[in-house]
This record gives sequence, structure tokens and C-alpha cells, in this order.
Amino acid sequence: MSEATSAETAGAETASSEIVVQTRALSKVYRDFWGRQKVRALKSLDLEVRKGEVFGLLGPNGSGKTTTIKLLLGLLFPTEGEALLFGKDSSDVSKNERLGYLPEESYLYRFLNAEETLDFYGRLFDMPADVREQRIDELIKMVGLDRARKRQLQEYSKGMTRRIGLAQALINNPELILLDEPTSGLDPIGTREMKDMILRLKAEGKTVVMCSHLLADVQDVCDRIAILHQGELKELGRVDTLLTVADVTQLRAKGLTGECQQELRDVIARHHGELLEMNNPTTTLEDLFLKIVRDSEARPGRRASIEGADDNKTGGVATAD
Ligand SMILES: Nc1ncnc2c1ncn2[C@@H]1O[C@H](COP(=O)(O)OP(=O)(O)OP(=O)(O)O)[C@@H](O)[C@H]1O
Repeated sequence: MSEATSAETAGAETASSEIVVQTRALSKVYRDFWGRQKVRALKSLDLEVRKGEVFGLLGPNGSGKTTTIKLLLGLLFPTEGEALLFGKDSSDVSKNERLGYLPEESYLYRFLNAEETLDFYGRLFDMPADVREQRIDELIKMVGLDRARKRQLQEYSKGMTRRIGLAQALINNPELILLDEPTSGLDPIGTREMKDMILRLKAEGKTVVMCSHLLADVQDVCDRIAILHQGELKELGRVDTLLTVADVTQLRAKGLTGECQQELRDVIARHHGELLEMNNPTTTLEDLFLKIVRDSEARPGRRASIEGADDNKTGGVATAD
């Protein structure tokens, strides 16, 4: 297929895909007790999120992310503009059945266990007992709390609390899930698992809108992002497009001899390119940490390996202009 044709097809797909979230000139001013303007938290935000997307709202502290999520949920009223979910105004309560929400801090009943917590929320959605029982079992397994299902939430660690919070957000099998800082307070393993769960929700066709200031997490799971700063939209687009450095070519190869690497240098010079880098790649700290923990679980009691072990020396990276 030619580039033009594939671009047209992509365009047609986009046009026909269902818009789940839409904001039009959405603005929020917080006022004090006397109605005087205190903070302009959000300024004329225009966004569209399509069905099946993982969409990230990014920005430093105080940039308006949580305000946007609360406006979408209908927990706050806009000062100007509107927020539409499934084509209806966010103040329309009928949308709640199709919606799941993980707040930054989950306030759950400390004396209930995981099963009782989910049963309580299942009842709020009028789910029949048999459906509830099956859904609770599925969710507890999905969020990895099977062994702690009978423990009271007051005994849960931060990571476990985040997991039960996510299970609670998913109890009604929602089409749209809003996640406020889903990886906050999680260790690297919990973070990886939370990201995998988000990707699993996407694979099931759900739409996810998440906000975070942890850039690596957003980069790993989001299809598109919006960057907010002081309540204003500063950037909007596909993560891969925004991060592509158009004028640099990167090449990864395995098993090249020194001679061959020299030939590559010569070719680049002959074509008036500039060799920026040719070296062995490094793994990420996340990958390294997860590998060490998995190895330790597989072989308990084994001592740490000595610095400089060779297992990551797999190839070379050449980056050229
Ligand atoms: N209830 C409130 N009353 C007054 N000002 C508020 C209120 N809630 C938020 N704000 C202000 O609105 C602005 C945006 O806050 P918001 O919580 O939406 O930011 P955020 O991007 O989610 O920040 P963080 O990353 O710290 O959670 C901030 O200046 C904040 O102080």
C-alpha cells in the first residue's frame, strides 16, 4: 500500500472511530467563599479521546490534570465550556454506569476485606449476586490480590491499596476508565504490573484516560498525550510522533566485527553524515531491577553477581545524522 493510501485509510479510520470524551473550551476558575476569583485552573481546553485509546494528561504539579478529571466525572462544574462523555454532558448521571474512576487516594472502608469491598460497590451498581460473585473473583485475580482477598484493607500495603482501588474502579465493567496517578506510591514491580493492567484494559477495547507526572509511565502505555501547563494545553499528539527525532537515524545490530563497524563509519562519512554514537546499548533501570527480582524469586538465596557481568552485552547501537 502506498504511503498516501495508508494515510487516507488512517484518516478514514479516525473519522469513523467513536469519540468517547470531548471537551470544548473547557475552563475552570476556583473561587473563594465570597465568589472572588482564586485560581484559573483550566483555560479553554479542547480535547477528543477515541474509543480504545489510552490517553495521558501530563503536566507539572498544579497544571490542572485533576481538575480536568473531576470535570469529566461531573464532580466539578465548568466555569465555561463543556465536557461530553459518550456524547452526553458530564453532569448527566446515566454515564456513571459506563465509567470507572481510580482517584489519586482511594478512600475505602478499612474494616472490610477485598471481597466485601467489591461486593459493596457491586451492590451500588445493582449487579445480581451471581454476576457480582464472578466479577469479584475475576477482578481479585486480575489485580493480583488472590492471597489477600480475606484480609481487612487496613492491613494492606500502599501497592495493595492501589490494586483494590483499581478493582473497585472496574467492578461495573466500565467502557471508560479515568485513572488519577495510577502508579503513585507503587514500587517498580507494582508499577510494571499496573502498566500491564492498563495495557490489558486497552486490549479488551476499553478507553483509558490517565493523568500522571511520571513521564516514563506515560510513555510506556499512552497512545496520545496532552501536556498541560498552568491550566493551558501546550502540546497534543501521538506519543511516538512527538518523541520521534526526525533527522536522526538509529541502527541496532548484533555481532558486528570491528572491521564492519569501521566500514559503517566510512559509509556515513562518504555520505556526509555525522556519526553521533556507536556503542553498546544500556538496558533501563526498570528492566534491570525487574530481572534481578525475578532471578531472586527463581533462585532464592543466591548472592548478588559481581559488577560487570556480561549478560547485557548483546549488540551495538549506531546513531547518525
Ligand atoms: N478546590 C480548590 N480550590 C482552589 N484552588 C484549587 C482547588 N483545587 C485545585 N486548585 C488549584 O487549581 C490548580 C490546578 O490544580 P490541580 O489539582 O488540577 O492540578 P494537578 O495538575 O492535578 O496537580 P498535581 O500534579 O499536584 O496533582 C492549582 O493551582 C491548585 O492549587
